[in-house]
Amino acid sequence: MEAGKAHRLSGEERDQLLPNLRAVGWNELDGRDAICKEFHFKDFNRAFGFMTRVALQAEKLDHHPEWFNVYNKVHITLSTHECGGLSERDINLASFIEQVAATLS
Ligand SMILES: C[C@H](O)[C@H](O)[C@H]1CNC2=NC(N)=NC(=O)C2=N1
Repeated sequence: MEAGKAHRLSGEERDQLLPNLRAVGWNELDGRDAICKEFHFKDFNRAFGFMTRVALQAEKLDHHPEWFNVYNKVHITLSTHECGGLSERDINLASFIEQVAATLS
């Protein structure tokens, strides 16, 4: 995890960082400063393998996803409780999640 406290992304930082994530299917929530995406896998094994890899990295970063799994689908929401909204930690975790998904879907 980066040193120091998380800060909510500024407008400028959002303009710079969010388009890449939007392009691969992440969306901003209505009424809450957070991003979300639903991942689809071939079966439960792959979905749970994905979750395991993300969970280990989340623990390492001390930054955890809110997520919901049914069979082969995993719905993920990312936000930073510490600052009450989106921070760079969410962008970094989303990028990691994309890398893992690319190897499993
Ligand atoms: C005490 C602990 O470091 C904090 O509660 C961490 C844990 N995981 C976290 N995860 C997320 N998504 N946001 C946080 O602010 C956060 N804070």
